[in-house]
Amino acid sequence: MRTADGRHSHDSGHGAEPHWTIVVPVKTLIAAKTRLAAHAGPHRAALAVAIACDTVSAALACPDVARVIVVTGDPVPAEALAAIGAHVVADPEAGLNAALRAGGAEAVRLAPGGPVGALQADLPALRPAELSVALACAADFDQAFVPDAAEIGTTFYGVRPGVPFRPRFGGESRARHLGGGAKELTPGGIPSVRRDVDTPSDLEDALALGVGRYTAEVVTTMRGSSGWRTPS
Ligand SMILES: Nc1nc2c(ncn2[C@@H]2O[C@H](COP(=O)(O)OP(=O)(O)OP(=O)(O)O)[C@@H](O)[C@H]2O)c(=O)[nH]1
Ligand SMILES: C=C(OP(=O)(O)O)C(=O)O
Repeated sequence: MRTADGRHSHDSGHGAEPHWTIVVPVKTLIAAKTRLAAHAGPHRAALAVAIACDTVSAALACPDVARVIVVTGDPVPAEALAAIGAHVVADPEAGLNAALRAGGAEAVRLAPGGPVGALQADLPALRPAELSVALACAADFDQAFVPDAAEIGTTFYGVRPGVPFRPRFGGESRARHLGGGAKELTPGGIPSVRRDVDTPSDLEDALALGVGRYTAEVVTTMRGSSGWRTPS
């Protein structure tokens, strides 16, 4: 059970209170998921919101997560994500890492003694149990990250309580997180944590893993529209 601000109101079932605060950045829809524009056509914005909803919903269902803070400057995803239990804060509109740092500052205000993680909003196949595995691994290091499926970017970056939160997302962020001293986490069995969706072929891979209900619904609508193409 959760309280109105998205916190668990009882123990996680693992014998301890859930303790991670997860920060999820969500871009303004007009600029979101541009690499899916030709594929999604008029459904691009709905798809971006749906993918973020599945990501946040799975993170909130993870027993190790106490709360999810969404950072966005767009009222549409803000409303949809607040409705499923996220705590939404305003985007300072100074880029992705500035947005994440704003969320990280809110996390420290809400839970000063807890670990903080940044999770990309484009993980529609995310499984709560797989996120648990990544969080358990991350807890062993001051700073840690999970590379994306392509091993170029990053899907998760997290810090232990008291360690400065220094996300270095954007483009080839795997190398930047390594350069910043974060431990790379690649345990087996977490494909859903690594499966970010940027391109039509990423979306097919996520569908093969099994996406959440929000993305599934939009994809069904897309497939019913003319113009749907399965990527080669
Ligand atoms: N709040 C916030 N989130 C951002 C910003 N830039 C990127 N993001 C988020 O960061 C993640 C990675 O973003 P990108 O890959 O740059 O953008 P995208 O919308 O997923 O895809 P493309 O438009 O195809 O690049 C997604 O979760 C975005 O919503 C920003 O300036 N503010
Ligand atoms: C922002 C990133 O990735 P992408 O643009 O692939 O979503 C990243 O991996 O840091």
